[in-house]
Amino acid sequence: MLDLTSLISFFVLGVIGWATYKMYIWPVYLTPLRKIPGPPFESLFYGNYKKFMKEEEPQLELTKKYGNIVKYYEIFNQPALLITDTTIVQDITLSHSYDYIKPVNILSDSVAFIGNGLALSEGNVHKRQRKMMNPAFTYSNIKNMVPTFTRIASKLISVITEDTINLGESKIKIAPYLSKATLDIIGLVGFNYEFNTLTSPNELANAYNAIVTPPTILHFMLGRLAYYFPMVRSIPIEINKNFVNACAVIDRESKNLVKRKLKEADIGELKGDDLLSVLININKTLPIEEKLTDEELKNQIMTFLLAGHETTSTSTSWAIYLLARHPHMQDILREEINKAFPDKSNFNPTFDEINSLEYLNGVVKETLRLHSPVTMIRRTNIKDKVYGNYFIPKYTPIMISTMGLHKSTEIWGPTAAEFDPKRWLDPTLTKNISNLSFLPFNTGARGCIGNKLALAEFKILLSNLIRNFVFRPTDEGFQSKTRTFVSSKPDSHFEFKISRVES
Ligand code: HEM
Repeated sequence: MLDLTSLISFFVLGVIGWATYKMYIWPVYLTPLRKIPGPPFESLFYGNYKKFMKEEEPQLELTKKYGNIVKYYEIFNQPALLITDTTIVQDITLSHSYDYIKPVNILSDSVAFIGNGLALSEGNVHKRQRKMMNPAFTYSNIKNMVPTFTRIASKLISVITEDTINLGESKIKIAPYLSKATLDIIGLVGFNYEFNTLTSPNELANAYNAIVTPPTILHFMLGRLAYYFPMVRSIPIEINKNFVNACAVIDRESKNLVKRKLKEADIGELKGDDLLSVLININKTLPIEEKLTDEELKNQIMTFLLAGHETTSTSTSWAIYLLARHPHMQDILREEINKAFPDKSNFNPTFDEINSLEYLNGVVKETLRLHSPVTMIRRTNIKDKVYGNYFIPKYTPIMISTMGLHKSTEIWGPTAAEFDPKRWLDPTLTKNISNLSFLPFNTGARGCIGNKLALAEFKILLSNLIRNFVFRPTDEGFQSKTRTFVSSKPDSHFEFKISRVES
């Protein structure tokens, strides 16, 4: 009979053997992906992940060095693919999008608070949710939201004026203001909820912010471990306490919102045209097997918040940054806006009016090209695949590099790295561009359902800011560091010189 010490020794040896095989022998010597070019792993625990988290534009660097299909190593040294080959992008996004799923082990923290909402559901559940939610995002619904965008944009202008111009301040950190404005907007158009964060603190907004603060490696490791071992979240450390508290607040508040709306619907008083009200009204008309459950409705609230808030504020911050660095282009944009809306005090564009501004459209697209808030699209193939000469076994982590595609000189020419809104007005330059090479919103069945909403909101916030203020760099050489991990954000402490447009 084996004694306890021998049993423990066998167990420990077994675990070490298993870990050596999974984290070293298989990824380096056995995986079929070993034939694909790419960087060597840097650590058995975090593979090449540190590179993605710490360096600027690592995707672009890897793509330039190794080509359109790159093998790199994920956390725990798992081999993975970085893709900028448009034929493969087509397979993932358009031709066989349901052969791929989102890697929930990687997105584990999001799963904890948005659950099985539209962004994270898969297969038939996703198809059902998407089909019933599409009508909430039609042009006619988005058009109705434009006055809300304009109202919050005007409030933003007043708050900035009070905090800076009226106090004689000549500098502003714009990102926190935009983050509040877009949270207020998504609260109103998403579920008719007044966050009012531009003017006061709010518990749900604080909880949301606690969860989305820029993650560190420790946040990621904990998130990953918690997916496999949920008890990890019970370890009494600050990160866990904040996360658990924030999830509880979000869960409680989202449930209350749905309950209130369902009650209004029951007594026939649900008349709002916010997304949640529209969904509840559509839901009422559906056969039982197609209906969203109350839990699914609740999950959509957090999905809208998570997917639709920071993305839009980040884009607008980047646009201000780019325009501050290119004063001449800022002036051209202001001229276009002034011409269309000569009366600054009556800035009330309609959806069609704002979309008719060509230079604004170029600025918005160019910002999304150079600084896409979603820098990568993550998937796992649930079927074996063959990409060119390479066999890709199922369950390989795959990352479409939005940044790699958006800055490729093969697609965008020698000026790929430059900010040039006019390129969008030049058919000789745009003829090479397709929805597979420009995909800030992804495309196909899993493309952004809120893209029309986001573009209208982005344009109204930006044009209102440019109509009212001039932004310039605080010093001429100023350049923001671009962190392109998961989402790309300008440094939040980033300052601009600000002055008022007088007429
Ligand atoms: C500039 C702003 C935005 C950008 C750049 C953006 C980008 C994206 C991208 C790239 C995806 C696909 C992610 C993937 O395939 O893994 C996505 C999905 C999604 N977005 Fe957006 N988004 C923006 C704004 C919004 C807004 C305002 C909303 C809603 C109110 C929204 C709701 C969603 C939802 C629900 C999904 C999941 C769709 C599905 O899987 O069927 N987004 N977004």
